[in-house]
Amino acid sequence: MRLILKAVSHAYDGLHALGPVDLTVGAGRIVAVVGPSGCGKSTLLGIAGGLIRPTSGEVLSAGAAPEGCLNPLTYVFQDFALLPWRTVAKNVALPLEGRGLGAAEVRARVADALARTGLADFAGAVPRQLSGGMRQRVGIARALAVSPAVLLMDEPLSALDAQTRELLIEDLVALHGRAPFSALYVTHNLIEAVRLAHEVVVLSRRPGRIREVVQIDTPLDERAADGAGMAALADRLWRSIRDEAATADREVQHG
Ligand SMILES: Nc1ncnc2c1ncn2[C@@H]1O[C@H](COP(=O)(O)OP(=O)(O)OP(=O)(O)O)[C@@H](O)[C@H]1O
Repeated sequence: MRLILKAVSHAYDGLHALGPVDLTVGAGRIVAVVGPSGCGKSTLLGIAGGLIRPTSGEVLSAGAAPEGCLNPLTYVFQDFALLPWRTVAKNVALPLEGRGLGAAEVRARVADALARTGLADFAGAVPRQLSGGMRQRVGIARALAVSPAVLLMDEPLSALDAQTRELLIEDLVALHGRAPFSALYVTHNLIEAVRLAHEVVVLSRRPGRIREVVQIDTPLDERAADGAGMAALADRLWRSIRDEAATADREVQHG
């Protein structure tokens, strides 16, 4: 399934926050959205997922969702959003509840999501027993359990330290290698964007409009070995948004 944003714009009480933006997330593609603080990245993600109704423009989907898809557009949150009293397996099962699925199907979906994210041995643990990286793996497993068409990822690694972030990047690359997923991936971290995205969309400062789209053809699993190439690409992206970021920063500080 493709997710298509057509000329979406958004204003909050007269504050023009975003757009117009045209953007497509193709099947199996990871599209990163980067840009200065306050340029409308989270607004864009909220519009993509139907949480925010755009002031103008529309969100469309084309093509069939994956087999067994229960929720085509599924969020992965920055703060993991786990229920602390539930085990890992029960957190992953949460979005499967109330859908009329049989117990065997719930078990199978949970087992599959845990296996894909390397969590099978932690099914009975509760979140406080896990590191931050493991908790976000649970967040990702919970999203995968519904067989989404497109993952909507809002700074999913930003609460993690640099080492853990690197491990999770490698996890996501491996996950994508085994079974390609589609994602719209909002991040401040340009290294994360160039390691994970097939396409990086650079937004201008508010109101966020597309300034540049950078296609990255290097296969995801070859990027870790090309540290210098990836750093150069991240640097190029940073130069593209630097002046906008500086201006946006002054605007954020001075209201
Ligand atoms: N609910 C809201 N009501 C009013 N203004 C809002 C609301 N949500 C966001 N804004 C404003 O809209 C603009 C875009 O916000 P948004 O959170 O989408 O940007 P962002 O690029 O995700 O920001 P950041 O990089 O800081 O996470 C900002 O100026 C923000 O203050």
